[in-house]
Parts: sequence; structure tokens; C-alpha cells
Amino acid sequence: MPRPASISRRGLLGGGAAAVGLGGAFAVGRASEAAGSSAGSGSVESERYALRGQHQPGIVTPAQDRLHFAAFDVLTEDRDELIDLLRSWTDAAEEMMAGRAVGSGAIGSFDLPPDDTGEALGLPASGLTITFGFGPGLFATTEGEDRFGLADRRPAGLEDLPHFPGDALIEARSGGDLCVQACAQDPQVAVHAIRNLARIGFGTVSVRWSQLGFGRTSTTSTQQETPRNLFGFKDGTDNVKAEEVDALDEHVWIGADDDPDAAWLAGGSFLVARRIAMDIEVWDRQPLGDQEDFVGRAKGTGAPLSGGEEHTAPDFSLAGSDGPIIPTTSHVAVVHPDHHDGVRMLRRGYNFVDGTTDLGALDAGLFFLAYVRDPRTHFTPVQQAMSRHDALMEYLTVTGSAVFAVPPGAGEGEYVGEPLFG
Ligand SMILES: C=CC1=C(C)c2cc3[nH]c(cc4nc(cc5[nH]c(cc1n2)c(C)c5CCC(=O)O)C(CCC(=O)O)=C4C)c(C)c3C=C
Ligand SMILES: [Fe+2]
Repeated sequence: MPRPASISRRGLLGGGAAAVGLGGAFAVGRASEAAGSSAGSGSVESERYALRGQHQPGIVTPAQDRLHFAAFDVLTEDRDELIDLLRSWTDAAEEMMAGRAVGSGAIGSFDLPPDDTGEALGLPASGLTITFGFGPGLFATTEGEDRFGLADRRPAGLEDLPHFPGDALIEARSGGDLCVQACAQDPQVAVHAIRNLARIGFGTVSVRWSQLGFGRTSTTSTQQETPRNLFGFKDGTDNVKAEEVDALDEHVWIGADDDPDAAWLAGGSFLVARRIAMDIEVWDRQPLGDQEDFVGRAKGTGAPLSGGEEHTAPDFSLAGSDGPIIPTTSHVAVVHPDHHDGVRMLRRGYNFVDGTTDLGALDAGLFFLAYVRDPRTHFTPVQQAMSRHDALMEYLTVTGSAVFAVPPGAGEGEYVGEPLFG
């Protein structure tokens, strides 16, 4: 999938000006990095986004090509230590998103480990966004222990998802007390972000699981070209887009009155993460007509089987020679908002290939990420219908699952999630 020639500049710092490099002119042995100009203006590498604002970055900002996602277990029992970590993470995220090194940089004293791990030296910000989330375990352990005095502020929607048919969850790939989603146009920049945040958290948190992703499987802006998933279909056509301000308020952002116990979450969202393994080799042996019937759209154009072009609304009532022309068991028919009280989600998933299985098949799939106002109304019923009726399910196995409350953006001088602890 070629990169789109131009993408939205909404939320960009400096209107697309060249990013400040991590040390275009740094000298080995010096503690400070000099600002260096990197890729030319307008290139994806030069994109920079602000950490601070009403909402966290990495939700409606244009989906980048690469992902490193990590879920963490919190090791400390000390509330202040947890707060210190969130403060340090916020500072480091702000630096890295601006294309700068963490702390005093990667090249400091010969006698100390450098603050920054160094692999992003010389690389521009590359559109890096870092998004933080809080898992159910932060509010109470599975035994009900209120570790940090947060239990009475737990959002009602932040509960482990129910078991769905087709789930074969691996415990070690599921859950987590905290999550960090790092997206960038350069995988090295995304990996550098997670690595440095994990390093900062050493002793306070430990990585529970992580997932690399490539080739975004959604669009979050009307300016972006629709990408393809590993089944070869356009994915993200009917996603909620940044330009749909009313739809975002209705389906993605948590309102001030949504949950009186969790007023701190207003302006935030919930993130559902699902690692979905795709049976690529079996899929590849299915005739094109069957593949299109399973999805409900044409493989080439992405148009619904009822006709038109990619963005034409599907007509589920249009008859074919043998029932509706868009089969009722097709993915699009099963998950469409018309069949779920109009609920929509902002999908922000990625393809993944984690090598090969013992049988020599690709260990590949779609790392599904969706931001919703409430998982109980906007995700669970849709997933339930999908698990029960969707023809795609024969080719899918969900191996990891997690849900997080994503706090609103941090204000000037604040750390991400501060209102929760206030
Ligand atoms: C429970 C939510 C969903 C899961 C899980 C999911 C997995 C999944 N989807 C595809 C491929 C496509 N999905 C498409 C559209 C689409 N998918 C969901 C929800 C889930 N998908 C929604 C709500 C929608 C939008 C439906 C609509 O409004 O019409 C499409 C069509 C193109 C598009 O609109 O994005 C494809 C293709 C895979 C392969 C997959 C799991 C691996
Ligand atoms: Fe889908």
C-alpha cells in the first residue's frame, strides 16, 4: 500500500514545518542534542503532534503506518510512585513527540547510562503519537483490593469483556493495568517510544504484553486513502473520521454526564484492543466470490455488493438471485450500525505478522483497536453478533483482549490522567 501523498494537517504542530531532529548535528560525547532540520516540509516524517490538548493524540489524529502497543502490570503498591511514573511518562512522551530525546539525551556522562536509549537519534518525530490508558486492575485487583484508593472512581464501562465465541484468549496476551499506544510513520520511532517509557517505568511497572503493527487498517480522516487488511480488502471505509465532530461526540468521546463516579474521564474514551489471528492460508484458497460474500464488499473497489462506489451506503434490502445481494452473514451486514441501534466505533487497528506458527503458517492477523464512548453499548453487542453470525469468523481466532479507559488530554503543566488522582 503506497503511503498517501498528503494527509490531514489537523492537530499538527507548526503546520507541517520540518520537525526538530533528535540530533541532526549532535556530537558524540556531548550531553545536549542540537536541533537539526530533517525531512522536507510536508513529508510524513516531518509530522509532529501535540501531546497536550482537549483529547489525547493518537485517537482522531490521522492513523500512522506503524504501531508499537504495550500493556503494563503495575508492580508498586505506592500511589505516589504511580503518580510520579505518570508524570515522568507525560514529560518523556512530550519530548519524544516533539522529536527530541528523553531527559538529558542519549549522549551524556561516560559514567552513567544515558537517559535516552539512542536508536531514534537523527530521526525526525515521524508523526509520533503516544496515548495512555488505564486498565481495570488499576482500580481494583481481581481479588477486589483497592491498591491506589481509586476504586470509587472506576468507570462503570471499564470491566473485562465477556467471553465471546471464537475467543481463545492467551492470558499473557490479555489485560493490563496500563497501556501505551505509540504510533508513528517510522517503526523505529514507535519502538523507541515504548522502549524508553518501559525503561523509565523499570521497577514500578513491567511489560505484560506488547504488539507491533504495520499497515494501518483504518482511516481516521477523510484526507486519507483507505488501506487494506491482510485479507486484501479495503478496511476503514466507514470508520468514524476526525471531521465528523458530532459523531465523535456521540460515539467516541465520553460526556461530562456519562458517569458521575468517573467525571475525570470526560473528554476521554474507552479503548478496546483485540489480537485477532487470521487464517491467511485457508482464506487464500477461497474463491473471490466467496471472499466478497464473507465481507459484503467488492475486493477491488471496496464498494458494497449492492453497488455504487466505495463510499456508497450498502443497501441490505436489495435482492440477489438467492436472498439479499449483501448476504446477511457478511461482515458488513452483521456489524453495520443499522443493525446495532446506530452505534459506531472509531477503529484504529493494524496488520501484524509475528513470524510463523509451528505448522509453518503465518502467525498473522489484525490487531483491532477501537475507541468507543462505552464498550457495553458500542462494542460488546457488535462483537457478540459477529461471533455468532459473521461468516468471517471461520477464518478468525481472537488470541488477546483488553479494555482501557483513556483519559482526556493533559492540560499545560498537567500529567496525563491527573484528574483521576486529584
Ligand atoms: C466488533 C467489532 C469489529 C471487529 C472485531 C472487526 C474485525 C474485523 N474486520 C475486518 C474487516 C472489515 N471490517 C469492515 C467494517 C467494519 N468492521 C466493524 C467492526 C469490527 N470489525 C465495523 C463497525 C465496520 C463498519 C461497518 C459499516 O459501517 O459499514 C470492513 C469494510 C470496510 C469498512 O467499512 O471499514 C472490512 C473489510 C477484519 C478482517 C476483521 C478481523 C480480523
Ligand atoms: Fe470489521
